[in-house]
Amino acid sequence: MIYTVTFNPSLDYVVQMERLTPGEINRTTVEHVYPGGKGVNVSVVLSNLKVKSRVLGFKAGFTGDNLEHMLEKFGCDTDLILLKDGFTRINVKINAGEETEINGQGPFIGEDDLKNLYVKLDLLKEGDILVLAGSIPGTLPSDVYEQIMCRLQGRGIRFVVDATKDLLLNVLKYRPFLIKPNNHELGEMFGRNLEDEDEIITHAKKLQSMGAENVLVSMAGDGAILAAENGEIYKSRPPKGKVVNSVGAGDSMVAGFLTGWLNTGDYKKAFQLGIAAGSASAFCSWLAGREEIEALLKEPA
Ligand SMILES: Nc1ncnc2c1ncn2[C@@H]1O[C@H](COP(=O)(O)OP(=O)(O)O)[C@@H](O)[C@H]1O
Ligand SMILES: O=P(O)(O)OC[C@H]1O[C@](O)(COP(=O)(O)O)[C@@H](O)[C@@H]1O
Repeated sequence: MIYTVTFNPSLDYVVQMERLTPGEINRTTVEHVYPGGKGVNVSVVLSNLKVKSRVLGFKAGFTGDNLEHMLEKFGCDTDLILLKDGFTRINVKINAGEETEINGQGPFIGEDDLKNLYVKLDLLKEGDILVLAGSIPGTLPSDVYEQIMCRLQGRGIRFVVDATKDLLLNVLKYRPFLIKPNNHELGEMFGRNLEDEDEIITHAKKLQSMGAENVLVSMAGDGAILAAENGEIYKSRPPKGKVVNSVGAGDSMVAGFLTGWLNTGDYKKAFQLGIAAGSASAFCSWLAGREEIEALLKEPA
């Protein structure tokens, strides 16, 4: 079973408008509300690809209820912990030629709430996959991913971590099965700009030597590079298409990779499905469905 953890899920309010002018009233031309948060997105795309997963994390207020209903409608199994106060955040995504995002802070998560999550995580079994994805709300210890992996290590659970900077560097010692930084995040981890493919490969391999089994570096419109656990390097440009909304492209890539790996055990196929899922989501108004992903899989990059 795959479990995704999203500490700070959201409702994503995605709007389109001709242009965004700060300081003025701006009117939308298209608007949608979707479930959001990195682990949540991974679960939605897994569900679209007919892979079962359970969404773990926290919810609060009317937006939390709404998030849960939407996830159920999208075929996701949810087990969200209800917080006493506040509301699940609403993240605003504005597509107006370029993409602008306003992400909220999210509700307060207390020590008891965190303990409740640990009770659920303690039930994971050998062979399960745990996806830890997204930012940690300021009210929680910043090493919470590390704490979770330390607690569950040695139990045959595979970890997937999509986080940035020290959050990611600090978990490498627990040998995550997969990490997915983008090329900018990879550079940030080493305090430099990575100029070309060779530099990206060198630094992806460094993360492997620090403990990561598979390092999938996404590069938005430039595709992705995978430094795989079998020693191979896989590279691909993305398929061609028109970008509509690239929010969740990285999460879709993680879901595609996991689906490909679970279905075939083959890293090349997993990588290809990851790229197809990432790009299919970038070319849709929201996260891509199975048909859109499979259509891109057939296209040469
Ligand atoms: N502009 C784009 N054109 C084509 N594919 C894209 C584009 N943006 C993202 N993708 C696809 O989605 C994947 C993940 O996107 P990226 O933006 O790098 O992730 P993140 O959202 O984590 O930063 C890319 O590797 C690519 O396959
Ligand atoms: O936890 P953060 O960093 O605030 O990000 C949350 C946002 O990221 C998303 O999960 C999308 O992530 P990506 O575009 O990086 O794949 C949104 O659905 C959500 O609003």
